[in-house]
Amino acid sequence: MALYAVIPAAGIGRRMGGGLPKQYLPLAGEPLLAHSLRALLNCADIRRVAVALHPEDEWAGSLPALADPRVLRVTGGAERADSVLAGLDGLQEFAYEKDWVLVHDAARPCLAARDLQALIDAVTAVDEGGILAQPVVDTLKRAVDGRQVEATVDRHHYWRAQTPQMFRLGELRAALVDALAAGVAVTDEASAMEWAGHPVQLVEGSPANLKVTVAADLPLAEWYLRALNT
Ligand SMILES: Nc1ccn([C@@H]2O[C@H](COP(=O)(O)OP(=O)(O)OP(=O)(O)O)[C@@H](O)[C@H]2O)c(=O)n1
Ligand SMILES: C[C@](O)(CO)[C@H](O)COP(=O)(O)O
Repeated sequence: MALYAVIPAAGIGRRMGGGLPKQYLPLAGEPLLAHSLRALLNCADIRRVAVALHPEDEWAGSLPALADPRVLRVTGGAERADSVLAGLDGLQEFAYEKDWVLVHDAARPCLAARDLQALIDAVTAVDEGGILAQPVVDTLKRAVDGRQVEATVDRHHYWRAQTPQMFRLGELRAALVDALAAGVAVTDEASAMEWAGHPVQLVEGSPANLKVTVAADLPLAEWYLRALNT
């Protein structure tokens, strides 16, 4: 089984604030991206990892993990989906359309090897793409105006998508291109694949695999990282 990976790491971290893009913020002694990248490079099944960097990124040179021979640097785009597409385009020099590719956010540094393997095993066992996700455990409210509850929805039908998200490379690229051209809001790879009519498996992941988005996420991510590495 040929497996490749893409790490979208070209964001600017608006919601985090501060001058340094969040993928380079220190976490347990290393930049956040180093942890996310290492989680993939530690998986021997992954042949190459395309890392999509901001065109004005000035920090990649100081990240030893990016010097790994399996890492391919590409220039990311305006939106996350554009950066993922840039990664897929970069991999086309090495991979075939039928090969598997998984996409993992640089902003998710606490990916456990067992969760990554669980996704790979679930997808390859039935030849159907899938994503790591967490069932919603809080009561869910819908609010159109962001002020007053409009309704309570049944949380048993809702999951919070994580990454990695794993699909056949050619099918994912086509779905992303077509969904973006149709003006679909593509916030993860699965949304494009669903729109294109492909089944998407849910593989239960861990709460530790959080997306570092705002400053309050950093100490929690650091705690999870230390727990992961003990
Ligand atoms: N044009 C973009 C936007 C985001 N990302 C990446 O997609 C992942 C998830 O996106 P998010 O958490 O939204 O990161 P940012 O876009 O940096 O955050 P913000 O929306 O707060 O600016 C991150 O690893 C980010 O670097 C990317 O590669 N290219
Ligand atoms: C891909 C993702 O992490 C799945 O939950 C999420 O959609 C990324 O959203 P963002 O707004 O680009 O951080």
